Amino acid sequence: MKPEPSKKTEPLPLLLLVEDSQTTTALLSKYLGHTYRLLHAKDGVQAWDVLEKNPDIAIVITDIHMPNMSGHQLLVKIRKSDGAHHKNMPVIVMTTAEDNVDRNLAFLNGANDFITKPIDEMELVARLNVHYRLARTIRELEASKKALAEQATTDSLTKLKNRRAFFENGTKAVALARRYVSDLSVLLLDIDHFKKINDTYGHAAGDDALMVVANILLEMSRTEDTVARIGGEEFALLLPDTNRLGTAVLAERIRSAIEREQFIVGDKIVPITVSIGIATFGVDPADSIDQLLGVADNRLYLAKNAGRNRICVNDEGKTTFA
Ligand SMILES: Nc1nc2c(ncn2[C@@H]2O[C@H](COP(=O)(O)OP(=O)(O)OP(=O)(O)O)[C@@H](O)[C@H]2O)c(=O)[nH]1
Repeated sequence: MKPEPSKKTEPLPLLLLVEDSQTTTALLSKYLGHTYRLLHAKDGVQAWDVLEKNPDIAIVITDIHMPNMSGHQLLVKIRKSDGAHHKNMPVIVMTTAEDNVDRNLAFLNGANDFITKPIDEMELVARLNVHYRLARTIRELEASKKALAEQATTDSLTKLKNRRAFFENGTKAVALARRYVSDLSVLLLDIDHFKKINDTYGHAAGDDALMVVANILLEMSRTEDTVARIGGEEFALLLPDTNRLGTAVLAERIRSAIEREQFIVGDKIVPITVSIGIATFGVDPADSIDQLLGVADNRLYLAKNAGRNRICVNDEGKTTFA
C-alpha cells in the first residue's frame, strides 16, 4: 500500500499530521511512518507555520477540534492562501463516525476527504494514497501545460519569443498605448546577406549567427520589451514606453554592437551587419500592431536599398531625427 514514488531515489512524501491528542498522534505515526515522512503540529496555528516553512509537504491530515485554531479554520486558511501549492494541497480531516455536521462543514471548507475515528489503518493509508497520487498527477499535468504554453510562444533555436507571441503581446501593447496615450515603438531588424553566411560557412554557422544576434538583442533590451524572432533572419522588438527618439538611439546602438561583434567561424572572423526599420504608435500612420510592423518593414526595405548596415527612422530614408 505504499504510494509508489515516481523514481526509486525519490524520498518518501512529506505528510503533515495536525492533532492535539498524543495517543492519536502516536497511533498514526505508527501506521504511517513507513510510507510518509511525518511532520507534526498540535493545532492549526502550528500547522500553518509548518506549512509555510515546508513547501514540499505533499498532504495534510487534520483533526477538527483543537485549541487556538480548529481544523475548519486551518482549511479555510489553506484554501484562501495565495500560493497555488497550499491552495491545491490534499487535506483529509478526521471526524467521529456520528459527526456528520463537522464532516459536511469540512467539505464546504475545501477538505478532500475524511476518515472516521477510531481509525482503520488500511482505510487511512488507502485514502491518503489516492489523494497523494491524484495531487501528483494534477501537478504533473499543470507543469506540462505550462511547458506547452511556453513552447507555443518560444522560438526553438534562439529561445526568444516567436512570431505568434510578438503579435499577441503587440496587440495588447497597442490597446494599452491607445488607452493610456503612452509611447510604444517597434524595431524590425534583418541580418544582411544572411544567405551568403549560410552558403559560405554552412547552416550550422548560420544558426550560430542567429544566436549571436539574439543574445545581443536580449542584452540591449529591457525586461518589459518583447524580443522576438519573427522570421528566418528577421527579429522584431516591441518597446513599450519608448518614443521614436529613444527607439532610434536603441536601433543605432544595436546596429553598431552587431557590427563590432567578432563572429568567429573556424579560424575566420565573419562580419555580421544588420539593417533596421523603426515605427512608433501615435506618430506613424498605424492603428494596429500589423500596421505598425508594416511601417517598420517599409523603412527596413529603405535601409536595405540604401546599402544595408544602417537604420532607417522615417519614410524619407533618414538614419537619425537630427
Ligand atoms: N541557418 C539558418 N538559416 C536560415 C534559417 N531560417 C532562414 N534561413 C536562411 O536565411 C536566408 C535568408 O536569405 P534572404 O531572404 O535572401 O536574405 P539575405 O541573404 O539576408 O539578404 P538581405 O536580407 O537582402 O540582406 C535564406 O538562405 C534562408 O535559408 C535558420 O533558422 N537557420
